[in-house]
Amino acid sequence: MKKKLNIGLFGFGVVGEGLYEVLKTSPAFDAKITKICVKNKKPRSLSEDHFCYNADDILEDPEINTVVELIDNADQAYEIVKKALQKGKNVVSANKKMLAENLSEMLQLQRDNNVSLLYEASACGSIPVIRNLEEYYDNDLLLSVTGILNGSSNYILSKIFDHNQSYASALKDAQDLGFAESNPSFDVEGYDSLFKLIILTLHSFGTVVNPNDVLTYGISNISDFDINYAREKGQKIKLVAQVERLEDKNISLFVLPRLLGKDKHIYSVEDEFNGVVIKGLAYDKQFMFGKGAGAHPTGSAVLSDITALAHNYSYEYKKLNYSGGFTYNKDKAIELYVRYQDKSVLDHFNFDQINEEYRGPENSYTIGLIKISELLKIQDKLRELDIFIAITGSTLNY
Ligand SMILES: NC(=O)C1=CN([C@@H]2O[C@H](COP(=O)(O)OP(=O)(O)OC[C@H]3O[C@@H](n4cnc5c(N)ncnc54)[C@H](OP(=O)(O)O)[C@@H]3O)[C@@H](O)[C@H]2O)C=CC1
Ligand SMILES: N[C@@H](CC=O)C(=O)O
Repeated sequence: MKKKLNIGLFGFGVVGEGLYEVLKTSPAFDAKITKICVKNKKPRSLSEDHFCYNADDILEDPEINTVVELIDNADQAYEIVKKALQKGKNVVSANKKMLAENLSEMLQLQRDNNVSLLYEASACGSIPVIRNLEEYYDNDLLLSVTGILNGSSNYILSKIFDHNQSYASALKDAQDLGFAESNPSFDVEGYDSLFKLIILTLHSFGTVVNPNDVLTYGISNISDFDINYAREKGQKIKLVAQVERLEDKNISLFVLPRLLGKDKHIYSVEDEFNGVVIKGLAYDKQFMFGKGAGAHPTGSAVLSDITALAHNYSYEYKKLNYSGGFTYNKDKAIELYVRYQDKSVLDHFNFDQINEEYRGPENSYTIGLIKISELLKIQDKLRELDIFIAITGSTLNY
């Protein structure tokens, strides 16, 4: 039976206001936003009497049975979501950082309080990837989930590759358009993709992986040399996140820039769009594509979760609960491009095998096979060094 929802909304920024506008175009939506909690008093598109500034005005209100959390602070979001669940309220959240860093506890809170936490908007904006992984790909056939999960970095790479725009001005545009996180280093250094990958991994393979344990490298060090290298090979560079099934119920994960050609579906994913390729036995490849950021696309995913709550939907976490989950393994060897100026940086890389080397007057590169575990040992160093790294794809199943 459909449940009557009385909603308390946290946040009225890009996504919160986007949700409000999307709701106006959904006359069939049968729920009420009773209160909106924000941080600061300032002029807004709605009158002041819609807003409150104390979280407890919503959390302690027994009439409010649903909390929609759309704020930009992960620590405060954690407190809000935790208390809402403990108070017996169902919750919708878009906060991938908060979710990825607290997944185990969020699962437990749902069980202990017999409530539901939905978060489709937290991964890939408008693309319904979580619910599909949970409901359709609920069997053993799944082999890998590979995607462009961050709209801002993809927007920047598109503007650099296709419009010769500078990195700095493309980043500024992504911020002005509301795609970027309040701290845009989350986008460009790969952390936003990482948090989304952690969430997708739970729904793909039933494994809760600690984000600190995953190889993550972003696009902030990309140079004209790297762009020209890709262009000369008829390739592009995209920031790609992947979880892949290995032998013996193991999985491997990474977030890395990737050199890829036209034969890959995600080659043509541009601007703030996201694209996810799901590879499996029996069906080979399937491709989901859509807007991964922005007010209305993200608001539409939040609306879908709210509607699902009205129909008493909750994630069953089928892979975790019924098939035991997979073990995270860091030993996969990948083929990596490393561009550098000072040859001594190569001393940090414990390559299993060198496949190609180029020495130029200013920039040089080495391509070779290296284990993810070796790169994890130098993860912090990778971000400090004057280098750019990208996976070539030759060792990947997609
Ligand atoms: N932007 C996007 O395209 C997407 C964003 N997300 C996620 O959605 C969430 C919101 O992002 P976005 O809308 O872009 O962020 P914004 O910065 O645009 O808005 C944040 C909102 O949160 C409010 N806020 C901050 N702290 C508190 C608090 N403690 N209590 C109540 N309200 C608070 C702010 O209040 P005030 O208005 O007073 O400053 C503001 O209204 C983030 O988790 C983000 O990662 C997910 C998918 C896409
Ligand atoms: N900053 C994020 C917003 C959506 O999750 C992105 O650019 O993808």
